[in-house]
Amino acid sequence: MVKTYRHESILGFFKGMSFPIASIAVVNSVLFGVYSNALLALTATSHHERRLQPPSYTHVFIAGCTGGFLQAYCLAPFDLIKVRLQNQTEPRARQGGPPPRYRGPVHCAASIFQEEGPRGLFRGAWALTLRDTPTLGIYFVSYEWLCRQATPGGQNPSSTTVLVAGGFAGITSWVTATPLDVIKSRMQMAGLEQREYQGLLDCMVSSARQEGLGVFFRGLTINSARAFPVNAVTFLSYEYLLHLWG
Ligand SMILES: CN(C)C(=N)NCCC[C@H](N)C(=O)O
Repeated sequence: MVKTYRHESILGFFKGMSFPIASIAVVNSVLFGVYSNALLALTATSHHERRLQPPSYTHVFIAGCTGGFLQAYCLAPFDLIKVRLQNQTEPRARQGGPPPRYRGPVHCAASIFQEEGPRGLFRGAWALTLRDTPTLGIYFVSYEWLCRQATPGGQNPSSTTVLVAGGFAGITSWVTATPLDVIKSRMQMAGLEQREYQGLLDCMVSSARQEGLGVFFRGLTINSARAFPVNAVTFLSYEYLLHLWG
């Protein structure tokens, strides 16, 4: 944090923010929409009936994995642009200095498209899919499990329960997702750094050889600290909207 602040001022912390904001509504709609509908198809019970007839954890896991798989493809281009902008560490255009590589998200998307082709926008998508498919299954199972532990049978979880369960579900999923998150980000940066990996496994092996196994947990603390409030609010909004419109 200190280094980022010194090098890039307070603006450094907001790098690559506009794209995640634009994408989050779409990505979360796909995730929660697919999850709810997959659960409906698997259990044939509506959201309201689910408190009396709770779905099995296997069904919750399958529905979560399906949502994770499909959301990964919507997320891939937005995530790539975020990673590229966040890794661009030159301070903002200094007088006389070289201009930054990417001038903003639109310029970043256009440059990737021109230099790396349309498939370039999906660089790392495979690693992202591998990261999100099982970890979103774990995400929804953790949430359901925590809600059920804290709620008497047949009742709806309180707002506090939803907030706490959502927060811990976010942390659990990020703990399991961090190793693949590290690999995904490295593969996304590879096109820019003119460094090619032979594939996911090659990236894993060469990262571990050069930096040790600790590399797979880089960013875990900050991911977890971020995950609690983000996912507490996400689940509270989800439950509230289902209650309102369901
Ligand atoms: C890759 N992983 C762990 C997840 N996508 N986990 C679910 C949390 C999603 C939420 N939008 C977030 O960014 O925390």
